[in-house]
Amino acid sequence: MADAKADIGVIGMGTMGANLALNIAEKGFKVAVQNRTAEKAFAVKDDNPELADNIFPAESLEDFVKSLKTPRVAIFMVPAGKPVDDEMEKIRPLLEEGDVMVDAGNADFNDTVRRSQAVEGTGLKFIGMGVSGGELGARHGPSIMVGGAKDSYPLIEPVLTKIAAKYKDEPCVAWLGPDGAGHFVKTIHNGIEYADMQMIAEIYGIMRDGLKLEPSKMAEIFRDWNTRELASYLIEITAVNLDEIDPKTDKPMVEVIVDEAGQKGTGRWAVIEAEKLGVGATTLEAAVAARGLSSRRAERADAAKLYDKVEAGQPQFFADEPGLSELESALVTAKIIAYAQGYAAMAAASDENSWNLPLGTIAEIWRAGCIIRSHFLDDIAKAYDKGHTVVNILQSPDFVGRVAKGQSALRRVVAKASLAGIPVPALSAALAYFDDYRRERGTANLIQAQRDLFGAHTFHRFDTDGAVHHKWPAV
Ligand SMILES: NC(=O)C1=CN([C@@H]2O[C@H](COP(=O)(O)OP(=O)(O)OC[C@H]3O[C@@H](n4cnc5c(N)ncnc54)[C@H](OP(=O)(O)O)[C@@H]3O)[C@@H](O)[C@H]2O)C=CC1
Ligand SMILES: O=C(CO)[C@H](O)[C@H](O)COP(=O)(O)O
Repeated sequence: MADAKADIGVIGMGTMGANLALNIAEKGFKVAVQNRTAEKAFAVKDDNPELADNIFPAESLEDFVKSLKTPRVAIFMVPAGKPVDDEMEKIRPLLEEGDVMVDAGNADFNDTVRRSQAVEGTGLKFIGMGVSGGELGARHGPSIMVGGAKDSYPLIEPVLTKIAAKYKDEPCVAWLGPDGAGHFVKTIHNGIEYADMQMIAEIYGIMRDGLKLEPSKMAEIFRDWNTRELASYLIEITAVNLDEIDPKTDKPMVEVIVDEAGQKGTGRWAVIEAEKLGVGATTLEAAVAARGLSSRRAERADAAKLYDKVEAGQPQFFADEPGLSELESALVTAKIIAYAQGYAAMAAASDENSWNLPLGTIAEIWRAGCIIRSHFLDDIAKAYDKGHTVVNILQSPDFVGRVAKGQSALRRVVAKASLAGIPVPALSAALAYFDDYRRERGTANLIQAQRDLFGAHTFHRFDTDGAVHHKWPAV
């Protein structure tokens, strides 16, 4: 059918774009595909003959636009930043009133706000949409967080509903708010993903350096944990990672992998935005910082030599007790605290930007498809579903009991790891946040006194209204 038109188009045939296009084609939609290196677009069709009738590769952007039904929907799946601006710039003159540009890559939500504003009044529409689930998610069902032009959402909703992951038949996709709302939520998703991964890595560190367990034994433990409260994709893949044997050396794969974590920016964006909003997402921050420090491997090796005589305590501290259920309980508790921080950042951003983010719906669409998918997210969804305002997950009746019960395990694990010199930055950040959050009388009174002494910044008294300045002794 030479003159059939595509229902939707995808630009960028990398890992995510190609798989998203195949997912769309498989669900019965006709999809136009285009790529900077044009052969890749044609390869997507050639390599998937069973879906070839639904895939329309284009040599150029002009051909791509011509092959789309009107109003046209063009999805960008290219790296964040300049590539998105460049692609938008190139396609804009080819589009007409009512056509929609969709950035489905990861994006700094400030860029998404700017791009939304740039199309205002032009007749074109812009949607910023976070897609999570990696390669397999894109191919078989991702979680999709949509933001931007609400009036254009109905144009893509039928496709998104079909291609999204399903949680008990419910599609994991929703329009979450205007302009940058979708990309902000995806950014916080990734920040939580960083914290989740860091905490799992810290528990792995305790198992490896404290309990001296073999990776295959650790895999067994993670598989067991995956049957209870911690059941999640990240715990599941951790067991797979730990069980894998390197064909070249016959050693466990994790032992031949260099201990330097990569990062593409989304975790850092989450932390920056949380700080801007005055919401300390300390577990996310610890995770980003730990990735940064991991990449300074030579410097760490030098420091290890400098401090090799330092008494770090007794690693066997862990060895004389199984402690596994304590580790499990500590991880569950820290995880709840990390999610509470991510949710607090979303709540603050929602107020700040008047987005009215549906926090319960966000938990619902994270239950399947995305990297942080877990049963636990269903608990969060239920906490929001009860109609009452959730000030903070740590104050939700559904979680208070769990945190109160698990905090002593977290406390003991952090204390033991610290005494043994095993770093647990995210777990200890979770514990410190919890202790600070639940303390009625804090210590900021002293900070206020210091600020007033050196800068006449004023402070509030319990017994007087309004800000006052005290005449401190001269120092
Ligand atoms: N990989 C993942 O697990 C996930 C990635 N994402 C996000 O999806 C987006 C795409 O990621 P991914 O598919 O992994 O990336 P890839 O590196 O696999 O693919 C990138 C694609 O973008 C194209 N591209 C790169 N630079 C430019 C440019 N300057 N102008 C036009 N096209 C360009 C490439 O074309 P060419 O073939 O010519 O090089 C390629 O098709 C990113 O925003 C990423 O953060 C989101 C969720 C998960
Ligand atoms: O968005 C994702 C998952 O949700 C991508 O896989 C992203 O690349 C992960 O971040 P990083 O590369 O920084 O670990």
